[in-house]
Amino acid sequence: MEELETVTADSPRTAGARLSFLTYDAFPVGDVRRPVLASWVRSRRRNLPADRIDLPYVSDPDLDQPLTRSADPVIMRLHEHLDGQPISVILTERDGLVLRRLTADTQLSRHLDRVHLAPGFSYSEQFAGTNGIGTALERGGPMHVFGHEHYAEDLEDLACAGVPIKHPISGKTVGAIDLTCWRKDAGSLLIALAKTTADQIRAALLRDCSARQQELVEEYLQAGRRNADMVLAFDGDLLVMNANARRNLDNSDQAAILAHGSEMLTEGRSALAVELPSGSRVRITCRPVPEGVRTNAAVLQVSPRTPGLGVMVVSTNRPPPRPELPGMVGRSGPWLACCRDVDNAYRAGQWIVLSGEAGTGKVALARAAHLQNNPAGALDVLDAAVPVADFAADVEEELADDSVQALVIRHAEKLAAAQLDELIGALYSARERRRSDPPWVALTVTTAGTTEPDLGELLPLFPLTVTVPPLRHHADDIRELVPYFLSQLSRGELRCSPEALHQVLRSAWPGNTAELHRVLKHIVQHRRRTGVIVLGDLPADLQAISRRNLSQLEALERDAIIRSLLDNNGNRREAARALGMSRATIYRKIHDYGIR
Ligand SMILES: Nc1ncnc2c1ncn2[C@@H]1O[C@H](COP(=O)(O)OP(=O)(O)OP(=O)(O)O)[C@@H](O)[C@H]1O
Repeated sequence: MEELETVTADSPRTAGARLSFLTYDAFPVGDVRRPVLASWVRSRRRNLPADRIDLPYVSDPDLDQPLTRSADPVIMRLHEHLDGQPISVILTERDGLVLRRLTADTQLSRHLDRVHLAPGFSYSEQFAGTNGIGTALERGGPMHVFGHEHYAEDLEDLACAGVPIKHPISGKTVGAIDLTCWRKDAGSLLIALAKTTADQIRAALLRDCSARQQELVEEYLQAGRRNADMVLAFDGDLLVMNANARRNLDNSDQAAILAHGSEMLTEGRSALAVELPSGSRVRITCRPVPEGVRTNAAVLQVSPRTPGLGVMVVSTNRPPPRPELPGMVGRSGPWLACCRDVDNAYRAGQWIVLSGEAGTGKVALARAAHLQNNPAGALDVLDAAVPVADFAADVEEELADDSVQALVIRHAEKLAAAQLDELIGALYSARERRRSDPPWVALTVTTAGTTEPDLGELLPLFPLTVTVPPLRHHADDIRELVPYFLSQLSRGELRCSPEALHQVLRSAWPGNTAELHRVLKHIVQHRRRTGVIVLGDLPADLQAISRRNLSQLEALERDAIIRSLLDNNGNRREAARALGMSRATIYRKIHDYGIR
């Protein structure tokens, strides 16, 4: 972890290393801390300017939300205790958008205004480059960035210590706390203070959340007692439903009802008649909890409107859905099986290989299993695709840190044979040394088509390989992923029309969940921020896919084409030749099957 790094933060050599890095000159890797270097690489890949700061701005950040309600008293108290010292206390959303800034010192305050470290601006790493807020959020753990470690020159007089705030129940990151001061005044206590503040905000969130959820459950129980309807209660983290609802609503009907419920909350509607995906017609009444304030919690009562139907869908006694891993959306069989395997491996302390096509969620799964089982422990991710001087040494260093409880080695397929040998040595010695408190290690391997990389001697250390299914093999989960991503990207102000969703479901998504996320992000950024996504909002190639449903044989053929394209680096001519198809046929099928 960064606190134990052998390289000192912003040592005199850092400025030289930064300059060499920006001018593509060589410099001793030891002159800059590893997480900072990794962040510089990411900032450069994003083509960020290093000589100035250029950030997006929203004029009315949402200040009436659970995070601010719980965090405000904590940061106010800290601000008072700081008693006029030149330290700024900053609260951001999970995407780095600054919500609050408390600064007693006028000079520091003016400087922060100049570099736009102020409410409404986003200090996400993707816009601001390496900095305490964005880089902590990007890494999912505490991070201090001092002076010349910042990517943008404008920030070199500052020191910031950022800590992501994880929701105490869902484990999801809901924001970040950051302490910023002049570089010359900074010390190691800054990060310690930021961590304590994040802990206090977490505790406040838990208190507020328990009180709110208790009220929600009481309202739900009362509604259930009053009548025999189907009753559901939900907020951002909790979903409960009575036996009647569980028996009669299948997964897609439940998802549709929840989507309508959220919309009714946003629009302030109390009743709605709708047709569900199963074809049943129902009336939904929505009661916000607590009433009269902006809330994301409600109790829904659902009564059937289909004539003659006492209940809507007759279903067998299905087992209740298994608990999901935190933040992992999807309830289809292949996806849940995969979540279960990773979770079981984590519990058993078994090191695993997560293998699958790009963007299927391998790292996300490892993170979720860690969060589920060891939310307080640190997890780090080392990416073998990012060039470093000595990857095995980085792994060894990471595992030498007893606070690292889990390590994900991403893109293991990128390691050359010699690097693999060194990595094996590093892993064996870490396992030996930390016998009493062994860390959990997961390797992710991004496969292209049918080609599995040869991990050779590594495999004895990783007895279990879990294959993460491509999105097209659990396409049903798209129904949940789309609203989930949209709520993250548009703060719940945008939803997808049934026609557009149908078309999204029909695409083959060769870039998997990551691609789905990218496409939705593009729509949110470029087209609409509120309202409903209609067919015309989708990228042209998505709109062009034929709208009929595929037979099983066609689905198999689509899969074979995708695998062949992946095996042949996207070369259509080679892919067609491998499949014994003419080029004209493969072109037509790529278009028909929505392979992009
Ligand atoms: N079931 C899911 N629920 C929510 N988010 C998901 C899910 N699956 C994937 N994601 C999201 O999709 C994106 C891609 O996931 P991730 O980076 O874990 O993929 P990966 O398989 O490790 O990718 P690569 O092979 O390129 O390294 C992430 O933003 C992740 O959070």
